[in-house]
Amino acid sequence: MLDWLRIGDFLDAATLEHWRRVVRDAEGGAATIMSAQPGGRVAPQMRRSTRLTPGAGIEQAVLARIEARRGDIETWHGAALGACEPPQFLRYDPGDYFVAHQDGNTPLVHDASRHRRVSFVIALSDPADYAGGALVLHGGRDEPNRREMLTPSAGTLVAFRAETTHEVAIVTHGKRYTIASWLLAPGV
Ligand SMILES: O=C(O)CCC(=O)C(=O)O
Ligand SMILES: [Fe+2]
Repeated sequence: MLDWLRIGDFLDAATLEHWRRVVRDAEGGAATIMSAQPGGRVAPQMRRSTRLTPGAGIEQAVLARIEARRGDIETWHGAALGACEPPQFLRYDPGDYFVAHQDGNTPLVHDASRHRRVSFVIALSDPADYAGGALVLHGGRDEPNRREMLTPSAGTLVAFRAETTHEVAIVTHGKRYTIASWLLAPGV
């Protein structure tokens, strides 16, 4: 079953403006995929985007904001959740994408991703700021051809189960900024 949670008022206007300014000015490097190599591996055939390092202050602010909405996310998930991973701040420039993948909770993968239960993405850009770049959720085994193309407005959080196959369509124009993170199983 494919379902997701959309929290449209996740960020108020002032916070959104502040976070947008912070990511716009942040330095970064090529985003990696998880691998046996510490820190992951750059794999442009799977993922092209920039992971920004805007500083610990904004990481803490994101985590605090998540805590404030934890109840909503757990209600949708139908079960308690544990810790939140450090958020990743991402920029997609024209030509950037992330091919279809699962973030975790997939039985055959035994790395740290197995503890992830809920993935979430916070949109910092409005769909009008870029072209392409939809967050595409794929139907599961029961509806393999289903695709949901999400283009959330800035300040919206979208959450989905970590095992949901999803991708970021290629950005063809502008810049797409997001924050991605994961809520883990309780007790991890
Ligand atoms: O930037 C996004 O919309 C999604 C990023 C993503 O799927 C990931 O980091 O695993
Ligand atoms: Fe993902």
